[in-house]
Amino acid sequence: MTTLHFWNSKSRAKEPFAPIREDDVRIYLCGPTVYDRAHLGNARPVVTFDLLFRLLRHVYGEGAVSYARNFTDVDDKINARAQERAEETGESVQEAIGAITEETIGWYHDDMEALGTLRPTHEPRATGHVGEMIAMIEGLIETGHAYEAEGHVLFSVGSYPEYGALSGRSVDDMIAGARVEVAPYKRDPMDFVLWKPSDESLPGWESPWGRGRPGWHIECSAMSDALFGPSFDIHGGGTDLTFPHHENELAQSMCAHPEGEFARVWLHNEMLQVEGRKMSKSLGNFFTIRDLLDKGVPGEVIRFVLLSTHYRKPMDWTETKREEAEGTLRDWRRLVAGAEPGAPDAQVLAALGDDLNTAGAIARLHELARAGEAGALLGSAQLMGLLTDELAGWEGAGDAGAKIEALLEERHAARKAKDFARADEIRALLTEAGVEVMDRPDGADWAPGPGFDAGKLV
Ligand SMILES: Nc1ncnc2c1ncn2[C@@H]1O[C@H](COP(=O)(O)OP(=O)(O)OP(=O)(O)O)[C@@H](O)[C@H]1O
Ligand SMILES: [Zn+2]
Repeated sequence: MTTLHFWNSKSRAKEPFAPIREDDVRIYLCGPTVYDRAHLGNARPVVTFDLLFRLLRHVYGEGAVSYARNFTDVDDKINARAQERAEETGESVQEAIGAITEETIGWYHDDMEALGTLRPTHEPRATGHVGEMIAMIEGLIETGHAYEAEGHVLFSVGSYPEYGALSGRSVDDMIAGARVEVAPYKRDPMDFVLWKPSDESLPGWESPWGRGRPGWHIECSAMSDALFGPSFDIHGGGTDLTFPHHENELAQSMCAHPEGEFARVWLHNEMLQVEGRKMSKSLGNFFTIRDLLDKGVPGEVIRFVLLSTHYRKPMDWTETKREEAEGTLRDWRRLVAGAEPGAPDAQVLAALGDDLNTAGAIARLHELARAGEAGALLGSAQLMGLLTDELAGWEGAGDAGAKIEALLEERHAARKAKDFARADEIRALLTEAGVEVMDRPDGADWAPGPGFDAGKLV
């Protein structure tokens, strides 16, 4: 069996991986807050976890791995967006929330599928688990880890001495480094909200503390508990979530279930950057996955670029990386055409098992390609979600474009030379292949029409 090692951000060491149960390996990734298109940075944890999911399925068996990735569909950012939309459309805020979250979840699925990621086993929505959140909060109050104040319920950070261990910060650092919200109802500025009151215009659920809604952190604690119980194998997200989100999840879950371990391994991906800063919605320095796809960058190329850098290193997106990835994938797809996927190569597996060393795995794929080992290349690349049938089809498009351009030039030259028979022949060939030709005085433009079939151009 392939041995696996992962860098555990909790112990700050690379550790051998041994699941709690080999027949039920459980991994949880914090998913998106659904009010906007996902940007390229948001794709990084998804692609990283998709690779982890595929690797674990390969090692432990397809049915032995459960992957949960939530949708945060109750959040103040969603409410703010819905209030704007409701003013424009005349819908109620509730209706606007429903429309925004449904639409965004649909976009998210489409975009992540375009990157060749598998659907997780579970995609819990926060609004589907509010009962469990309320129950967990009630338990925390009973055991003295939380308190009610002015319709809010707060987690008492002082009640959990290990607080800060995950992110490796002292409480003083945390107060200095984070935007800790000071509020009159907090006993300690570090205490964070588990539950907050909702007025009639906002989404709310009846609770022992009045009508209200959950804070963000309790959502993941309650959802992972509902699906996986108090101990599971791997918890992931970007490094930007380590503090406070994951620190808070850990504190709540450990206090609610002192008998459990919550997540044994914490896996954090580094940031996709733009000019040295995290790409983020709040900073406004982002482009969406959809922007890239619409510009004609194939999903497989985006996936390849993301996998080319190890997940624990910062990276940026560059045009050079895109070009190189496209060239490589084009060459590889040509090489593997008609080949049957072989067993994944041992060195590729060893690299992936070494804390998801994707850069090393890709270097080995290049060696296999140079050696002409089509079956091993195909089987190994497919383990990484590359060269799959689902992501195929784009690589002919560039070739077809060049071919069409060449035919149109030949037709232009034939017309100038008054060889109308050849010009008509070319025109007929293009029509047969579903290419729409728009003549211009100095040549012609073209576009793929309905029934376009590049295969008919030969
Ligand atoms: N630039 C980035 N690089 C890698 N991962 C990122 C990046 N930005 C966000 N993520 C990850 O994407 C997931 C969803 O994050 P989130 O919805 O908070 O996005 P965001 O752009 O950071 O939003 P905001 O700026 O509004 O907080 C999280 O796992 C987060 O760690
Ligand atoms: Zn979370």
